[in-house]
Amino acid sequence: MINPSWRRVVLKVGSALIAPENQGCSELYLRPIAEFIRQCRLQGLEVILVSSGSVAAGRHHFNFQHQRVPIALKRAMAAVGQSQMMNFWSRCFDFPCAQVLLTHGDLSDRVRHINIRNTLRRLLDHQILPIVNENDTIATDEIKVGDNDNLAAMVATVANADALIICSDVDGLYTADPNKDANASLIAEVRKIDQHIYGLAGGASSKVGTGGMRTKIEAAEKATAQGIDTLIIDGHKAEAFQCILAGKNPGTIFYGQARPLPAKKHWVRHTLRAKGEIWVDDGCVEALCQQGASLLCSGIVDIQGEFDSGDAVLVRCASGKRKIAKGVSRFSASELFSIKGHHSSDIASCLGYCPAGSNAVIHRSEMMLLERI
Ligand SMILES: Nc1ncnc2c1ncn2[C@@H]1O[C@H](COP(=O)(O)OP(=O)(O)O)[C@@H](O)[C@H]1O
Ligand SMILES: N[C@@H](CCC(=O)OP(=O)(O)O)C(=O)O
Repeated sequence: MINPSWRRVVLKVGSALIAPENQGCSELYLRPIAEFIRQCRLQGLEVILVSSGSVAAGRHHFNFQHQRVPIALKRAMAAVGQSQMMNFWSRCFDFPCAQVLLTHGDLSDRVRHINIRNTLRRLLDHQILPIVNENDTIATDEIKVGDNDNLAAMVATVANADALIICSDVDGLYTADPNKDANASLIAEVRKIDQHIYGLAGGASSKVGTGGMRTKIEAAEKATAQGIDTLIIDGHKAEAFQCILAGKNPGTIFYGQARPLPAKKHWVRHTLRAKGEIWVDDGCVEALCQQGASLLCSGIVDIQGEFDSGDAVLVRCASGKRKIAKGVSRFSASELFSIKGHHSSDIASCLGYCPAGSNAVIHRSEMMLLERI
């Protein structure tokens, strides 16, 4: 292994490897990937597979020629393709596989999030291979992750993995899309993911891929923030897997951060979606950014959107409109309209009741700063 300290690995396999001809599942690339999984397990690694391909595997059952598939048809394709894909994977192994279908709604609900973690641990404890995909048959825009690169990063985080390996149809991250620019060169190592790195990424070029390189960089950003090394490799090439087993890097490695975010803060920053915004004054911005304070109602000048207590929100500077932080609001939008600008000691008289716990609107432990001033 590239890093001998890896104990648990999430392997993400894209649709182009599952159904390369868009004509149902093919064993062509699945066999070498399955052999890699077997070798990893023999070396004592725990493996979780995140497999795309339900839509691509089911597509040929429907006589539909256009590139853009309506969502209702996609759900039907996923329903038939998912079971065929599971069948294919199961036939590749002499140990049991478990199907785990998730949506973003599951990962962003704290109780379901913990259930997912516990289930994955139980499966791994019993040497069963978890095979995860988005639950495409029921997913709506509101509850879906939308691409399996980000899903795999969330799975790696919830499972406390040491490494995320994304098997794509290119060797790794290039200086430009290698399918469009013949001069593009492979970047072997990335230590910091910034706007320059995002600027290199183009969209998907295959007929079945979702997201292209951008979603892979997003996934790497999520995973590395939790200390998880992230690797992009070409899953078509059996040599790429041999390289990893021999301790070499065949693609691009994004190194996990040495000081990972605490799990709750990581979940707030990288899994929860903001349902609304709280706009605050300059004094509040300084208290949050310079003094490490919790957000109190006295600094709030406006509220945008509808949200409940427990929902994630963005905190924005009312004067400059900059995003300052993301966190979990302990009050709903309508409660905040009644208490904004007031001192915390006025909350009970403004609302007519006393909220449980502290008076902080967003407690420091549930807030992530998005920029420093
Ligand atoms: N900077 C880049 N480096 C490598 N590939 C890139 C880059 N920008 C865009 N791409 C495209 O991203 C594609 C891989 O993403 P995608 O088609 O979504 O595949 P997958 O099924 O593996 O998720 C590549 O085939 C390539 O055309
Ligand atoms: N969940 C979808 C795959 C979504 C996706 O991200 O696909 P890909 O870019 O091929 O990894 C499916 O199984 O068809």
